[in-house]
Amino acid sequence: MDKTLLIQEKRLLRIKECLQKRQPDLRLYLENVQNHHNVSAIIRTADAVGILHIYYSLQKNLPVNDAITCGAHKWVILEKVEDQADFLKKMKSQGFQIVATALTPDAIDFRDIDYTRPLVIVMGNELEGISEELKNKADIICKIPMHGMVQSLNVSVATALILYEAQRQREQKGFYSKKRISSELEAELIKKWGIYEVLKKKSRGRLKGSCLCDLGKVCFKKE
Ligand SMILES: C[S@@+](CC[C@H](N)C(=O)[O-])C[C@H]1O[C@@H](n2cnc3c(N)ncnc32)[C@H](O)[C@@H]1O
Repeated sequence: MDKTLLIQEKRLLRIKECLQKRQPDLRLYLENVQNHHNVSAIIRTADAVGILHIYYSLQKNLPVNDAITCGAHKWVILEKVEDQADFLKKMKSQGFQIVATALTPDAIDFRDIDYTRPLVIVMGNELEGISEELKNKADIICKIPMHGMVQSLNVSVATALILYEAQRQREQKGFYSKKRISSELEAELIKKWGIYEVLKKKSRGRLKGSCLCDLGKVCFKKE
């Protein structure tokens, strides 16, 4: 049975505005980041900075805590990496540079990177950090300078510092002022994200009012 999906105009505009600012060529890869607080805080920061693609290598489902993401996980594309070597090769062939974050002696200061290039930023496991495989295959290794007694930062804090430096540089170059995702992806995400909204509002009985937009047709299975 075909049904027309109706969405509040205000929410549809909000989704469109958000998509206008998404940065499809700045991506995040969580290499075995495990802790649900960390994963969730990272996703929330990534959404704030305009990241669209987040990859992860955990073999179980990504541990997402809704109370920490505040729903941000619904507005990004989360993708499991099954084969890391393959993934790195694919990203490189698409023109991305791989930036590993690690406190190795040869690592450069994270503020010296040009974040306006297509990049995949890799964050490592809470205990073991980035794997040797990734360090060897990375185009750049960067570190956040540490001057205290403790060796490293919490992974979600490190992610936030790096992503906000990327955001600063991209803003300076006007990357947030014009749409950077393809029209096809934009249309696909408007529909997908719009459906979340419709379902959420319907389940709370709040989908009424005069400013409703047509999101298109959806096909429901017969009971
Ligand atoms: C708690 S740290 C892991 C520490 C681990 N003992 C190591 O040797 O890397 C978890 C992740 O946060 C990021 N990180 C934390 N502090 C960092 C720093 N100062 N510079 C760059 N990355 C950092 C890296 O991605 C790291 O893999």
